[in-house]
Amino acid sequence: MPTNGFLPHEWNSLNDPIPFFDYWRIYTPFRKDIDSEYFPNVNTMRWPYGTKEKLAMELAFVPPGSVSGPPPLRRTPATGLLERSARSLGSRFAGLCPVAAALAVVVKQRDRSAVFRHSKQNQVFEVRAGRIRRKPSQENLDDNREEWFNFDKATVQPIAANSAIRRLEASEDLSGLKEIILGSPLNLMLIFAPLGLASETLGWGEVATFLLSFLAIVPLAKLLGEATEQLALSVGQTLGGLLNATFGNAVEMIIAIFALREGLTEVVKGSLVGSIVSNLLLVLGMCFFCGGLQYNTQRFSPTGARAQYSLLLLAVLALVIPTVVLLTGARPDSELLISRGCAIVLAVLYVCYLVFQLYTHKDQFGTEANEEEPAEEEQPMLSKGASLALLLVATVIVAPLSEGLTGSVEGVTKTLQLSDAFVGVILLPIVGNAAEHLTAVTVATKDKMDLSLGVALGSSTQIALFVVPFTVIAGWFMDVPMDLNFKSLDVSILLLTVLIVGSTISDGESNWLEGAALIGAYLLIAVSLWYICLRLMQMDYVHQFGKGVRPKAVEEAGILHLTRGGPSIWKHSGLRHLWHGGKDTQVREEAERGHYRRGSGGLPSLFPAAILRHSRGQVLKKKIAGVPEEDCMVSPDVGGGAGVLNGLQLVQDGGKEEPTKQAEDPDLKAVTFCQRPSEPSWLLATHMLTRCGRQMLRSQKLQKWWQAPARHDSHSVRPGIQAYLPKARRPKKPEEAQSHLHATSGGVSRAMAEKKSRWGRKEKKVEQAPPVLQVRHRDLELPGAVAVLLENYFTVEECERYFKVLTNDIDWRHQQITVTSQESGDRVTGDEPRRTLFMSDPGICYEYSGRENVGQQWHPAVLEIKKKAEEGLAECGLPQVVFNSAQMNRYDFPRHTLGMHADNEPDLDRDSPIVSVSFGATRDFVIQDKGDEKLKWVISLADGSWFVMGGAMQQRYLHGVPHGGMPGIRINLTFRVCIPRTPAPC
Ligand SMILES: O=C(O)CCC(=O)C(=O)O
Ligand SMILES: [Fe+2]
Repeated sequence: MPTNGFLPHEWNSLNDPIPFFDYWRIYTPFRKDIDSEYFPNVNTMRWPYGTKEKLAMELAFVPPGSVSGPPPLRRTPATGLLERSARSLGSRFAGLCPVAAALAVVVKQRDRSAVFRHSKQNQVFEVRAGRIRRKPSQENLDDNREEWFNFDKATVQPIAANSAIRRLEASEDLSGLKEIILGSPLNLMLIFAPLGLASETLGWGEVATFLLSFLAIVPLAKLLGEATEQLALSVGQTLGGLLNATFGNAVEMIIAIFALREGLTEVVKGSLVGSIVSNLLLVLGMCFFCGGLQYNTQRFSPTGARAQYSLLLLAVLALVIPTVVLLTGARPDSELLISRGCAIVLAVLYVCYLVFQLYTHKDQFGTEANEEEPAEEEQPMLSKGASLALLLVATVIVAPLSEGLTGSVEGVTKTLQLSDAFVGVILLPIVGNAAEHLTAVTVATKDKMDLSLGVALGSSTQIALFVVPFTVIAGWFMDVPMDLNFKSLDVSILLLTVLIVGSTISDGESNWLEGAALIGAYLLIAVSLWYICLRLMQMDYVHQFGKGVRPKAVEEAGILHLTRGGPSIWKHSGLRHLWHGGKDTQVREEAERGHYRRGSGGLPSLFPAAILRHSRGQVLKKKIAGVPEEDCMVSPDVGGGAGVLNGLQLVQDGGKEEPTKQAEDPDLKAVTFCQRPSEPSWLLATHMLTRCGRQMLRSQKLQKWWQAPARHDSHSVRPGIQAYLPKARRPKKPEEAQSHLHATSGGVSRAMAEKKSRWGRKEKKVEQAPPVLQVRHRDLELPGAVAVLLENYFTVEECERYFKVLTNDIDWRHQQITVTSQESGDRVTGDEPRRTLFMSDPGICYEYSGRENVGQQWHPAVLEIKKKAEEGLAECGLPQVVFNSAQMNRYDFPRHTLGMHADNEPDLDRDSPIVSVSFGATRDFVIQDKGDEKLKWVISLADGSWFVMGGAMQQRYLHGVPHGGMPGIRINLTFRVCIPRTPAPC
């Protein structure tokens, strides 16, 4: 028998007037299950009321036979009207007490709650619609007095909505708010909200902004959820349910909006899939498991669960369709159209689901399966106004934090070397779902399975049916190509997940084993996908941070690999190259340059065919020139660079399109990106791994594409690539192609043809034409000097050949130099920080840095290179020169440098230019004005580049190769004209 906190005699003592309580009275037909022995005058308890309220009191009800109730009701025209209206409303109380019923109807939507103090007992009581309790004080929290008495809420009515009552409500709101905020230690994290906002405003860095916003959104998400719930409780079930369903995902939606604005569609998709799968398998599994440890078998409403389950299946179907359509080779714009169509259907279905849940079948949702125990209606802790205010305040804080969070994703992925997939699929769902996760498991351990299921399953359904179409439609409005192409692996996982969950919930019962099975399914997916990813990594991964290069893997894969973070080396292998997504212009220039690109940071997932734009841009596939759209993919977050690659337009940070500069780089064909193996926990890696699977599929597609014959142009130097150049820029004849473009031997293409595919299938041998790189002229326009750069001057084949010879066949020397110390002014002797060699015609000497260099005999390959270097002058319209010597430098590591200097030694002919050619790793080449050391130019000398320094270059400028850049060997030859010494050679 419940004691319910206080004893009946206490009720009687309440007959004394209490000022605060003047505005209320309560008629208490107590719950039948309360032993009437303890409540001898259960039907007659009356709470005191003031004079002002007497009239209202009289209008109220007193059940027949009451002992000490107010005088019987006098019929007046007014009460007659009330009675009639109550009757017409069909209130079940109308017969018993028409006025009360009518009043009940009138005040139904009012917040009927108050806190009052019993002055004599010095006790605080709380009344909330239908229930009363002695409010537990801080000291006696453990005395079980917080239990509520339930009584028919229709009989508890505020008599007058006067200011006093409102005051009471306000104090109630305050205490409710206090309870909400202090009730959970999670809310301590609210401290991060101002910090997160400050970080964004004051520019503490992207990582700080991300982390602080992340930490702040977790409790705010919970507060948003609670505010919505409170509002739902105050506005009635139907509207409340709708509100709850809609705003329950407020954080996800806000984040999605900002992520879409950033163009991070992959992040959005990732977080959607991540939310659904983790809700269905992990959260539900944990609910079943933890609940199952406390109760042998737990029950829930199977109808509601099954309805949600079928809808989930349906939603997954909608996610499958665009993927399948794309696989069938449909036009990619249809992908977007189909996605939008499906989104509308899903949204309509969601409305049906709401009608079903909140209207036609509401009894099958949210009721306890245990019929013996009457359903307890939850009471609001906050009034409608306060809930709305909380909702508003939380949203107003969440919005800028979400903006900060998504805005810093790019920087974070770069700095912390996380994948955007990890951020999208793991971190963001954690932010959005943390509170729900906790709630679902907690209520499951209290055997409230319907609620638990409602949270876990319901929120997946809501995401699939509401948030998914919401993001697509929002993307539509924002002109962001958010589609439903979730890719095969994702949708298979979703489908299987829904099937597994379906089989566990269909009987309306759960136990710990089912929970374990769901968690197991989650782990199974994680483990399997982890394996796939590892395999991909073994095959694809070119460069692990600081661990070097795997060009062979590149060849095998036939795909360019991108990695993130830190300098990387990209051995071109004549195949494809790297797009660097950095923010500085230098990088952008680099992207437009030859077949080497420096890789560092910000590189997102994979890009079949080409990389197309930067995240912030609104530029979509349609903006890409000359490339069939099905071969293009919009990169979620190529850093801030821009340019044109492979005839594709890249878009600069901020969404500005690059001008129509067309820098074909047909060598850039396909890129993939795989996460580094050290990526965090296996548990959450599931989602990340789906990405790897996705990549695998794309890679397969790319492979086919790579080997496909040319579509449009039989003269293509490289079938299947050249074809993607816009028609106007495609060479018409092979000869013409030769004059501008340098064919290479296509080492990797051959390798591709000869090898089995990386998927083990035997591929047809296709003889392929070598890759083509267009030579690009770039005049640095240095005042007084001639400084022209020809990128891709040497063909890929030449680069490979010469690089090999120069690396292996040259007798490189570690030599000493003597220079004047900048600090002491003394002459100091030390090792040159690189290996060098001087070659020349017979009898040529060249002294620099205190060392006499006697020219070694020309190597035939160096002679060949010299010839081509000389021809380069003509290509630049410069006078012909025959070089008689070459200073050769070999840089084995980024730490191998060449200090700032001018080649102005007496042995050199001042009037002849110096031509510098580079092979291997790209390094920066710094030029500095001698008169103003702040005036600097930095160019990247990539593999196969040719650079001339003439005019007053050596007189007015210094140059050098600083520390850093790509790891890997770089060889540089500077061809010069030395004045033969007379009378005697050295
Ligand atoms: O390695 C380079 O690019 C520069 C070489 C150079 O300036 C020199 O040898 O004098
Ligand atoms: Fe030099």
